[in-house]
Amino acid sequence: MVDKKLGGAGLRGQSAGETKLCTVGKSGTGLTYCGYDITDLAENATFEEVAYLLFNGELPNQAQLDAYKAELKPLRDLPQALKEVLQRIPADAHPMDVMRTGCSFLGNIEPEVDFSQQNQAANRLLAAFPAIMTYWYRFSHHGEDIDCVTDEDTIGGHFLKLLTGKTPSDLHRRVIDVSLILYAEHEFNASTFTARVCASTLSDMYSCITGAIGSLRGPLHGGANEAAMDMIEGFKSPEDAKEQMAGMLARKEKIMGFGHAVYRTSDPRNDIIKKWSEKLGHEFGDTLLYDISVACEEYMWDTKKLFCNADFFHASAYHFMGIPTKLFTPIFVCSRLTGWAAHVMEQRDNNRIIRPSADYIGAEPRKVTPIAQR
Ligand SMILES: CC(=O)SCCNC(=O)CCNC(=O)[C@H](O)C(C)(C)COP(=O)(O)OP(=O)(O)OC[C@H]1O[C@@H](n2cnc3c(N)ncnc32)[C@H](O)[C@@H]1OP(=O)(O)O
Ligand SMILES: O=C([O-])CC(=O)C(=O)O
Repeated sequence: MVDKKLGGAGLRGQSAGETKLCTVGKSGTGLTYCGYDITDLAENATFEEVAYLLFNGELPNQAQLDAYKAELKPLRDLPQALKEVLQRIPADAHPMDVMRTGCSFLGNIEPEVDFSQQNQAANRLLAAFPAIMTYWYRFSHHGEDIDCVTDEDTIGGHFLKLLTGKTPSDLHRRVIDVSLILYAEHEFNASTFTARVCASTLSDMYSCITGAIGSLRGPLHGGANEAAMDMIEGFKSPEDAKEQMAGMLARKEKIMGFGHAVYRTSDPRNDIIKKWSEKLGHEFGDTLLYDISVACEEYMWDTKKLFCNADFFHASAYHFMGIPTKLFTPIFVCSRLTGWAAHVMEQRDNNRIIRPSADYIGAEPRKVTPIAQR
C-alpha cells in the first residue's frame, strides 16, 4: 500500500484541475474542506454549516446559519408527481437507482433553467434527498404513504425521523450529523469527477448530480459501506473474521472498506467514525459487530498493510442505529451532494470542457474489406 503505483491507468496521482474546496492526503490529518481540518469540523460544526461552507467558501455566523436552515426546511417535501414515480419503483430495486431516478425526475419538473438557479437546485436536492430515499423505502417495503415533513431541526434528524417515524435520540442525531460531515466532500474522487465532466459541457445541475450518483453506486466507491456490512455480518466472531479474511485474500478477493486511491497509511475519517461506532455499540448493548470490525482492521494491517477507509466503520455504526443496509449508500448521496454541487459551481466559474486524450493501442490503419470477403 505504501508503494502505490502513480500515473497510468486510473490517472492516479495526476492533477486534472484546480479546486479551492478540499485537500486529500496532504499534511496534518490529511483531509480539509476550504482549509478546515475534518476532525475540527466533525467536532465543532454541523452538517448544515459544512454545506454552507462548501457552497459559500466560509462558515456561516449564527444569523446566516439560521437563515440557511429556514431556507432549506420548506424544500424538504416532495411534489405529488415525484411521490407517484417513487410509488412505482419496486421494493427489490437498487436504492441507488431510486436516488438516481428521484434526482433525474425532479430535474424534469423543477429544472435548472439557467445557472443563476444553481444554488436553488443544490439546496432543493439537499433538502429533498432524505424524503426521496425514505418515502420510496417505506412505501415499497411497508406500504406506508408517509408525510415527508418533520419538525426535526437538522437534515440528519429529519432523515432518521422519516425512516422510523420516531423522534431520534440526541446520540443518533449527532452521529448521523458527523457521518454527513465526513462524507460531504473529497476532491476529485470518481463521482465528483463525473459531476465535473458533466458540468464542463455546460449541462444542468440535475444531470451532473444524476451522473455522480451512478458513479458512487459501484462497490469500489460509495457502495463499499454496504459491501462491508454484508461481509462483517457473515463473521461469527473476531477469530472467525480473521480466518475467513485469510481465505478471501488467498482467493485474491477485494476486501470492501479497505484501501484508498490517495491515502497511503490511513483515512482520517476512519478514527472519527470508529469512535462513534464503539459508542453506539455500547448503547446498542452488543458490541460483537464492533469487535469483529476491529479484528478485521488489525488483520488487514498486519497482513497487507491495508487500512480502513471511511466506509468500513460506517457499516457497524449505521447498523447500530437500526438503519437498513440497503440505505447506507443513499445516505452517502444525501451528504456528497454538497461536494458534487460545489464542484459543479466551481467548474462553471472557470470552465473549459474536460476532454483528455487516449494512448491508442488498437489495430494499424487498414482498409475495409467488402463484406462478402470477410
Ligand atoms: C468512500 C470511498 O469511496 S473509499 C473507497 C471505497 N472502496 C472500497 O473500499 C473497495 C475496496 N478497495 C479497493 O478496491 C481499492 O483499495 C480502491 C479502489 C479504493 C483503490 O484502488 P487503487 O488505488 O487501485 O489501489 P492500490 O493502488 O492501493 O492497490 C495496491 C494493491 O493493493 C490491493 N488492494 C487494494 N485495496 C484492496 C482491498 N480492499 N482488498 C484487497 N486488496 C486490495 C490491490 O489489488 C493492489 O494489488 P496488486 O498490486 O497486486 O494489483
Ligand atoms: O477519494 C476517493 O477516491 C474516494 C473517497 O474516499 C471518497 O470519495 O470519499
